[in-house]
Amino acid sequence: MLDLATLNFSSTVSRGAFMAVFAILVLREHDKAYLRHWLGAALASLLGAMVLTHEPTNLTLPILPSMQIFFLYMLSMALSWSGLKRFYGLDLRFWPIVAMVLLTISPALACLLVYSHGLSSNIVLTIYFLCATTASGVIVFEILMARREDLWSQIVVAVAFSSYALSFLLGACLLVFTQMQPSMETARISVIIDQINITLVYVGYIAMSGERANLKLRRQADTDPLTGLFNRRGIQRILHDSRYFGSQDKTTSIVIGDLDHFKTVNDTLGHEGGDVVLTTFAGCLKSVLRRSDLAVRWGGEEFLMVLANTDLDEAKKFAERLREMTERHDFQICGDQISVTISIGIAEVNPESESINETIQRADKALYRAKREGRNRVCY
Ligand SMILES: Nc1nc2c(ncn2[C@@H]2O[C@H](COP(=O)(O)OP(=O)(O)OP(=O)(O)O)[C@@H](O)[C@H]2O)c(=O)[nH]1
Repeated sequence: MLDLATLNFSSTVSRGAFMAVFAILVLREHDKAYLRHWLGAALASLLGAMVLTHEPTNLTLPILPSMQIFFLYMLSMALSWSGLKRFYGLDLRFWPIVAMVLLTISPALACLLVYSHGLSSNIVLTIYFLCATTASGVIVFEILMARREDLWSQIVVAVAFSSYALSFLLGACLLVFTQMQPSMETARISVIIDQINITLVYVGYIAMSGERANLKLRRQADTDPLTGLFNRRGIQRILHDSRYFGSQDKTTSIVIGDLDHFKTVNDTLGHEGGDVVLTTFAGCLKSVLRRSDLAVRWGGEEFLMVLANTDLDEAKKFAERLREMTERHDFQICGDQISVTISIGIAEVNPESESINETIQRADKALYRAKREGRNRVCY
């Protein structure tokens, strides 16, 4: 069995290792403010552990180290919280900050009052446990509220802080309701629980940062940089995900639109003017589609739309609206106004008898018929 001094020492060493990792991350990725907060959290908890390790192994520490340890551990939680806020892009508002500062300094102030009045150290410990329960609970709440961030690694951090909250609450209840006195055995158990939780928290933070960077890269690879719509790779990934069609009650329709005589637009306005037409058209497209629909830049001036829960008749109405909207829209390029028309082909997805790529080919054929028949029309 490891003694308390050895456990405290290993806890200090692992905190030092995490602090070094965060310091490297901050140096490499200095635009990420949340990493600085988490570095601060790791540093505060390292200093707290160093103070604890430096003191002789004793269940009742003198007033100064006790105040330092309570303050540094609470500061570490406060910085964890502010780092998470920054990670999720949330504002750090005045009153929540004031509340967190009060929570951070309360155990150290309570320590000063209790020791100077010669009261039991259990009162301070209970106050610390309650403040730490609240801070851990707030952190779990922040993670649960940020569910739109689809990151698996944040679950690890939420589990670790839930475990912290429960352990602190249990500690406070035991002190208040059973008058239990801290012993070497309970101190050893709390250091072990803390060691497990702190490792999960910091590994979780590092993984969250990496997981988000990977998701961002994947999103970039799936997106057309000019228009912000999906590119071919992105849409193929979604359409080949069986969950996409499985989640729909009705049929899906494919609409492909190609801007007419775009070469002339480029020849008249230059390539940059052509780009403005493409981005303006993409903006119009986004405004007419529903959240469940998908829009893709299929080729140079060719756009593909996947209309969820839409049969052929509804797709025809949508395509006609899109054609009219494009024809009526005044595209503004460097003070000039130009008109553009679009030819459109439609096909309804028939998942029993053909693949999605075959449906796209049918829509493409319809589009070329629209071009052949004079452009600025809808064919199916
Ligand atoms: N500005 C700009 N032009 C592009 C881009 N991608 C492709 N194009 C241009 O789009 C034009 C497409 O020309 P064509 O395929 O001949 O078709 P079109 O002139 O639109 O004629 P129809 O489709 O038959 O009506 C070419 O001049 C390409 O250079 C782009 O990202 N930006």
